[in-house]
Amino acid sequence: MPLGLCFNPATTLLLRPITSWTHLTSFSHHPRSRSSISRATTDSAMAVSSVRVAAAQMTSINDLAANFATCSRLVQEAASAGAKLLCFPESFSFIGANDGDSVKIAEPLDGPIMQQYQSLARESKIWLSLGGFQEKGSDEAHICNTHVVIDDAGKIRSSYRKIHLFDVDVPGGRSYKESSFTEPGKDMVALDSPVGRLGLTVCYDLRFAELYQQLRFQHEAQVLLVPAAFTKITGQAHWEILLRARAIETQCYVIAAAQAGQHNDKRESYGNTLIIDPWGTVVGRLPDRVSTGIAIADIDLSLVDSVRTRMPIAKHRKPFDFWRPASA
Ligand SMILES: O=C(O)CNC(=O)[C@H](CS)NC(=O)CCC(=O)C(=O)O
Repeated sequence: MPLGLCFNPATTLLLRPITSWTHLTSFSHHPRSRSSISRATTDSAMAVSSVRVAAAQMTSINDLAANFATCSRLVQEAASAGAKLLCFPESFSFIGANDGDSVKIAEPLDGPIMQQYQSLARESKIWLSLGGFQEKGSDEAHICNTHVVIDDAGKIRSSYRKIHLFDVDVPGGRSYKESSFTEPGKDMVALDSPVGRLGLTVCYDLRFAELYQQLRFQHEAQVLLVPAAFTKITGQAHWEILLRARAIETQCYVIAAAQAGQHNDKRESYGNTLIIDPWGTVVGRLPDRVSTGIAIADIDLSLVDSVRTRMPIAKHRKPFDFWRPASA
């Protein structure tokens, strides 16, 4: 059977009454249509071995308490929908209105802000991916842009510091110089979770395919997380294409939670939170006009296995030392 036929998810859109702007998009795979695919699980042959995940879209502002209230509402929604992991966008807890605001509110990972989110995870018994937390840096003038993963008991399992910093003059838009207040990380991070082996990244990292290659081929990631606050202009041009490319070329699920809408007079984010399967199919989405909500999808790791078995790029790829440099 051609691969494409196996991966048409059924889609339903549910509107939830919890807030007027909360959309919940739910996609599920039909086990019937994949009957020819073997499963690398201990489940019985007929069981569906999928795990539900959620990705949040929100419009964070310069108010820690307001953003926390939004996050806790979304955690409850995701938990009642049966999600085992909820992914938040970059800068979920705070987006400043002025330069320097992020540095002022920055805290260490064992500070009170992160403890609040740990309590949320524990109370709702759900794993949280908190991309883009303003972690206090090594001096008073800098933060680290840190992606933290908390388990369902409220324990911090891993943290990844954004490696690629957004120092960019956006064509037709603003100039950004993230490195003026942020220290770059150097360490790649992957960890096991109930939804598979996660590879952690943040926002602008998305443009550097080699990081994702390493996460898949060296660190064995199955699910790549890309919390983001993409600009409206660059998001329209590049966001979905880059995300689907990362999913296809790594044969991983990609979960990309996005900031959306107007944060203050200077700043607007693109939105379009996406969950993408390892064949590159979009299985969860929140359109950019949705200010606050969650997208839901069921992750099926046997799909990761079957895509990789049928198209064995891990075997076919040539390590860099295979190549001879071009002669002049
Ligand atoms: O500063 C904060 O509050 C949070 N950090 C961000 O919003 C970061 C750095 S300014 N934004 C990006 O990386 C956008 C990338 C992007 O838009 C692209 O690659 O096109």
